[in-house]
Amino acid sequence: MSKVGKLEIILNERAGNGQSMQAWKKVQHYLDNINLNYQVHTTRSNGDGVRIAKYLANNLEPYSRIIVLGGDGTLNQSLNGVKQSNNPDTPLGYIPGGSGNDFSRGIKIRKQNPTVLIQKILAMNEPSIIDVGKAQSQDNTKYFVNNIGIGLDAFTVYETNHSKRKDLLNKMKLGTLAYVSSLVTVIKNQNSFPLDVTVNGETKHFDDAYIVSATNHPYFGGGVAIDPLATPFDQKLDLVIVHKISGLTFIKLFTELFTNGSHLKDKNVWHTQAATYHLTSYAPEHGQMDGEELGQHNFDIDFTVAQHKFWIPLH
Ligand SMILES: Nc1ncnc2c1ncn2[C@@H]1O[C@H](COP(=O)(O)OP(=O)(O)OP(=O)(O)O)[C@@H](O)[C@H]1O
Repeated sequence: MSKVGKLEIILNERAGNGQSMQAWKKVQHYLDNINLNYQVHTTRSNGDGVRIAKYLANNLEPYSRIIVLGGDGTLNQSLNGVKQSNNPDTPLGYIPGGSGNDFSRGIKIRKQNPTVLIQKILAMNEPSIIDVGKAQSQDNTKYFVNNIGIGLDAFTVYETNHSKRKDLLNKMKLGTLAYVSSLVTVIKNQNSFPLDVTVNGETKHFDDAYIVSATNHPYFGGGVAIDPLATPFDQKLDLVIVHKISGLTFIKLFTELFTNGSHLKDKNVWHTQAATYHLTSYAPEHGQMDGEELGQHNFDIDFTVAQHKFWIPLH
């Protein structure tokens, strides 16, 4: 085992409707067994992850490690907290316990038992380096581990977060179904919107964008592979734009999306991979970042791929 003095645990007890607590009980049992010092910092409300991670990164003792237990939203907030601190390169450990868990799916650790994960994390001598997205707009800079979406998927996140169905379906361990069920409601109401994308000095205009996903790995919405080609290890961010579609085209495309991923080849889908690009949307649309709502407005964002160190075993 590598030298680890203390673990600072950021815990969202509410993530995954209790899955995070179940994971923590297993991890805690192991830590108590090996007599390792730890302190739990529980998030109480939205934004706590940022505040706690920033404080911890500013005050971390040598040989201590920060470990996040929660869903994608808690990890997102913790990453942004560290980035806002005086030690923005502080590595983050992560044990997934959310309902969607798209980041852990994207880096292929989702199915690992929390006890096995913590053992592997403690055995790591060096953190893993994983791509993250950086989104700069006029008033702020935000980092994301999964994706930023504008349009249909973001409206779906909004609808899911504000619907009682999510709690019920999550309790039944049907997180993806919660997303899909909201999707049906959203499809009826989501309009197309104008969008400009600038990549490699060239601007492309879309009159009728419908789904826009700037993504670090394949998944959004709890396992939907919007971009099967994306990988968080290539120092690129992918961008998928789906034109407004309806009727049989819609059914065909969504069947491909949910089955074999061949939607990327469809003429209604535009896809690119680049280290940097710029997006401007010209209608008040819903936005989402790692499943957290970004509000409903026009977006004007510079995207860049960045990298962060994680206490996450990749092998
Ligand atoms: N004690 C708390 N009570 C209610 N909400 C909380 C609490 N602590 C954190 N939160 C908020 O809960 C939200 C969801 O957290 P998170 O994304 O980690 O879980 P999840 O939605 O179950 O997982 P996933 O994003 O992987 O689907 C975040 O916006 C976070 O700010």
